[in-house]
Amino acid sequence: MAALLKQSARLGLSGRHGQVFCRLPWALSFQRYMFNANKKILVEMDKSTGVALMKMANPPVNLLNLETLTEFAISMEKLELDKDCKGLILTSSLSKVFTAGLDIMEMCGKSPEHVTEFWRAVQEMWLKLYGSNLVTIAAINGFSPGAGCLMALACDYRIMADNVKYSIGLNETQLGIVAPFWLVTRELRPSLFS
Ligand SMILES: CCCCCCCCC/C=C/C(=O)SCCNC(=O)CCNC(=O)[C@H](O)C(C)(C)COP(=O)(O)OP(=O)(O)OC[C@H]1O[C@@H](n2cnc3c(N)ncnc32)[C@H](O)[C@@H]1OP(=O)(O)O
Repeated sequence: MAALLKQSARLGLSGRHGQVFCRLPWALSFQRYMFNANKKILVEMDKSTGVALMKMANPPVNLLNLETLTEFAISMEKLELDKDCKGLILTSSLSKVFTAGLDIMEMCGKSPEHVTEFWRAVQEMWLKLYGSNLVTIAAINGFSPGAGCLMALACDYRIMADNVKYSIGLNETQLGIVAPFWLVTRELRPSLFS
């Protein structure tokens, strides 16, 4: 675990986010491989350490829209299937924002079907992180409101950049967004699930 934390700090500072993409079977023969689907989620897996670095890369503020959430879920599935992958560091490729949380426009003026699909993707994101077999670390290198905080909470460990300007918290109630029932019951009433 100490090694993972050191790795997290080192990777968070060095900020490698090259745009070299390759398919898994071919890449698996190398010590280090990278993949992403649509460049919103960059993944760099270091087979020598077993640690994957996942960077959200959706400027300007890493909004979590349906596309990004879907890509996130696919990336998590790929890592879970990699037997060499033991740990995951989740961070941002941006300089001052981890993620601004859910894209409010995904909930505004959309059809009930779209909103349902969107919230299903939010739930999937949480399940993938919270239920992951990997050791998960959120390296929070910037602002992290709403679902950014949720992502961090779903990880096993959290490290936040030491900068008084950055904030993290569940501010969505100020926007009139209520935390979904599946999240509240599991996070706040764990006895129901034990
Ligand atoms: C127990 C567990 C229970 C857990 C219960 C958890 C339930 C989960 C429910 C989660 C709900 C949410 O996440 S709700 C979302 C919560 N997030 C927020 O409130 C984010 C508010 N945003 C910010 O504070 C700022 O944007 C911040 C991140 C600090 C970055 O500031 P900057 O000055 O760098 O950038 P800005 O100019 O503000 O933003 C750039 C552009 O992005 C837009 N933008 C910013 N945030 C946006 C957003 N969320 N949705 C849509 N658009 C957004 C802005 O309008 C700008 O658009 P243009 O003007 O067009 O360029």
